Amino acid sequence: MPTFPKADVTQFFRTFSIQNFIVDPHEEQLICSTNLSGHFNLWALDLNQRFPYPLTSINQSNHGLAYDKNGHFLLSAFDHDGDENAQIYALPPEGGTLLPIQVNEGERHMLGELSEDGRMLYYTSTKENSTYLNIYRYDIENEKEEVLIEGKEAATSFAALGPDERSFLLRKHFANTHSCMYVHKNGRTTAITPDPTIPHTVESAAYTTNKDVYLATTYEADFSYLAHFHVDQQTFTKILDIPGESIINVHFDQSSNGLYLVTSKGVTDQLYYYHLVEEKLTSIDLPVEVVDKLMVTNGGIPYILGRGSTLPMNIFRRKVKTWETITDLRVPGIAREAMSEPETIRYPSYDETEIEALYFKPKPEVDNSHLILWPHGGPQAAERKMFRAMFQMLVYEGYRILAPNFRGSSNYGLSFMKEVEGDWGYGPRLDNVAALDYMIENNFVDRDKIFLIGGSYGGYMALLLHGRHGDYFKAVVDIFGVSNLFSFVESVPDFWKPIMKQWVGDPLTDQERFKRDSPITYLEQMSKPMFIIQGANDPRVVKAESDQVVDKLRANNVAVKYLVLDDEGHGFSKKDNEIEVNRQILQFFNNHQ
Ligand SMILES: CC(=O)N[C@@H](C)C(=O)N[C@@H](C)C(=O)O
Repeated sequence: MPTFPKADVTQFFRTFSIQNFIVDPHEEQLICSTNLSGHFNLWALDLNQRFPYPLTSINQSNHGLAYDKNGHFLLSAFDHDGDENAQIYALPPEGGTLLPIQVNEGERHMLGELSEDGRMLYYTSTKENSTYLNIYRYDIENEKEEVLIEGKEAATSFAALGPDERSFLLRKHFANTHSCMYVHKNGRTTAITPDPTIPHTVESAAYTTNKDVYLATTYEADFSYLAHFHVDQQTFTKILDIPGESIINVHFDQSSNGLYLVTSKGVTDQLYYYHLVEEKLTSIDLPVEVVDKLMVTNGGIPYILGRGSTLPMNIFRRKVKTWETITDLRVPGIAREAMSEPETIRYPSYDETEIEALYFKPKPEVDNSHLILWPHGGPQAAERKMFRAMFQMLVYEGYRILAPNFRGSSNYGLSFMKEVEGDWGYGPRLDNVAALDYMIENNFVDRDKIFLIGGSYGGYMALLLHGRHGDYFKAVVDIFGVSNLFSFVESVPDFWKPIMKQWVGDPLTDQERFKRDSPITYLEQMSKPMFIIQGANDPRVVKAESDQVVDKLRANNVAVKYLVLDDEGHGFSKKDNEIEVNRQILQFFNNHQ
């Protein structure tokens, strides 16, 4: 038996990712967007054969998939090099040339649903209403369309089509913590929760008949529960809650007259089945820790796309009380046991608020005793038990990683999530500082062995912590981080603008706070080596946010390494880019140990 060398760190990125999937109405073919070729394309699996075959060669990220209900053709939305301006194309299930259905340069389209006969496409677009969006019905045969809803007051998007196609659900997004659902029928639009002016969210909703809609909502509650709305009587009834968990997805299974419910609790997800007649809730074990997508076929078979801390994204289907692996993406050369399962740590913050964090530890024989702090992005998102090649690679190389779910994170209740609104830079920052103090005081790390890295809001937090608490860190990596709240609120996509006042604040009335909470204010105090990474096409945190920091730090003679990826946006969608970025991150930390 030969002795094999230790796996190269690039192996962690030689696994593949799945952005989305769908199963055809006859349950013969599964289509997914995956980067098996190094770029994202649609690939198919015949469910009785399993070897994947490519359908497209567009090399772009997917932003939505829909099968015609007879399985004759497929719709897919793709953006261009990370610009998030998704365009809608049709293609045959066997793949081939893409037929443009809604392609408008510089505009974003959100794929909705097809009518039963496959002729009408319901979708949302920025093309005639860049701030509030419009909902359209497009006749694919006649190439004619009508505006069904003209968005007003909040970004408005199509959500679901009623079974008889005489009503549909739509969403109005007033804020990340105030996002309501409405039913549109006979020319009238009615909220499906009792009072849409009271801030709450509707996480998910599904028709079970023409008259019955089941929804997951935080209406007058902190954690999302299951409720029922009667379309004709317009009555709202709470059905059930699961203490400490938020129901985030509701899927109807017509074949058994039940609902599959995905719930989230902190760093993991759970799955349940609720029988509508028996009113019985059953817990279902999961093969993953986080569910990225659930779909239930016409025949009542649930499929999930999900991942775990040491398990890359994979698709599973439920068969006779077990989960069958449909895809088997792994990290080549590195067994799951060789990777790091994080511990969940809870620590008190500066005001005694309890914060949960994930802590990844390297094997003792490789441990270099350095800790990397990772404030997550969003900020109304959370770090969860989901495979991140970068984390596993850094831990394999000997680094410890701490990822706190500071106030404002999702999955800890609506009121906790609200705590970052209008306070981007105080409470959440001190939660990160408290995380470091806790780790130092409890001997998880020595004070002089700490690095910092974050992306997007996490990049903002990395910059802010560098500017205000730079003594903690040896070196800092910022991945497309917000650097200046004044320029950020002006440069986001138009349809984000209605939420900016509640989310971040008002640059005029909150001028002092914007100044206090903008990392750019603290450039003079940023003296540690920095590595800044930015996608040139990022529509969320535009390149000017990183340029501002790089230009000024260079003028101050601070060592800044700047990597701009010309064909990327808010993330690294191309394998070669992902590998190069992560190779340079590792090298940067190694160089500054
Ligand atoms: C409007 C909103 O919450 N957008 C987030 C999903 C987002 O993209 N936030 C950025 C700033 C990030 O941190 O990723």
